[in-house]
Amino acid sequence: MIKLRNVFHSYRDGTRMVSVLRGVDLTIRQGEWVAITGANGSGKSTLIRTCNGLLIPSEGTVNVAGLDLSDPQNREQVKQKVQIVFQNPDAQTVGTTPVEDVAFGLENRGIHREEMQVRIDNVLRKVRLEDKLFADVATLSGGQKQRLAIASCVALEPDCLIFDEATSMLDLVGRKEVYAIARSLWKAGTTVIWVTQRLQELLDADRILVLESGQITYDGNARTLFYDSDIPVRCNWEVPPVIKIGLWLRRQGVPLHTLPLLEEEVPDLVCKFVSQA
Ligand SMILES: Nc1ncnc2c1ncn2[C@@H]1O[C@H](COP(=O)(O)OP(=O)(O)OP(=O)(O)O)[C@@H](O)[C@H]1O
Repeated sequence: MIKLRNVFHSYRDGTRMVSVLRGVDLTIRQGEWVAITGANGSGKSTLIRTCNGLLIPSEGTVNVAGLDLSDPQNREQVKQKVQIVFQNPDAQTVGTTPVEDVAFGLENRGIHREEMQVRIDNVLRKVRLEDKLFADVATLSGGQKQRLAIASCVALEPDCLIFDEATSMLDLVGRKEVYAIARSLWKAGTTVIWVTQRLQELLDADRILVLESGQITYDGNARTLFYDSDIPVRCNWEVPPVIKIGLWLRRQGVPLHTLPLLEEEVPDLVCKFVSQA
């Protein structure tokens, strides 16, 4: 549903241009869960902003659901189809109550009053804010505000939701809640692009992109990334504990395709290994 071809982008810094995206080719299919990671400044936010027309790249083409973003007439439609949940929940709320906040985007798109009411009820229930419908937004926790930001995006019924380090300002509980909501939206059919610097959040992604200095240097699954590529060492990653256990198991001869990615896989594997030793 999203196609980038030979995308370059540079920002002006005083008198010089700084090259941030350098020849990105990328296709994201409808229904995929794609995780994007990379160091600070590697170009993650710039890349995802090109995916919904918030930013038009200096060079190359971006096409979303058949709509070419170089045509200004397509941009509004694409912004509805591809919604972004940003890092800072405070910067995304516009209403004084959750109901008002969700209604804002719907009103802007001319949704009828009855339909609006149905969508508001549905999305606020989905993110478990049904008991905060008319609460003052300023009194919501960071996690609740981020869930509200998701609700406001989801109400617009996008085909694709992009989470741009959307859990980075939340505590562990808030992170888990937002992640769980994103997973359930994905399971219900929404394409999800999950941008993160938390390696733990890459482990159950079928597809991971690694961005280094504006180029995609890895596009594949978690097992190959962590166990069979030079990226973790080259990028100086502190890999999650489950990967450290897996790396130890591999040194003991356990084959690649059985190495663990999720913590719940570890006990069985270790038992099997110990019984064979
Ligand atoms: N509007 C802008 N004007 C000038 N330079 C910018 C602008 N936005 C981003 N940059 C620069 O572009 C580079 C890439 O920024 P970007 O935010 O895309 O990276 P990122 O990987 O998302 O970083 P982070 O993980 O820190 O959010 C950085 O060096 C940044 O300073």
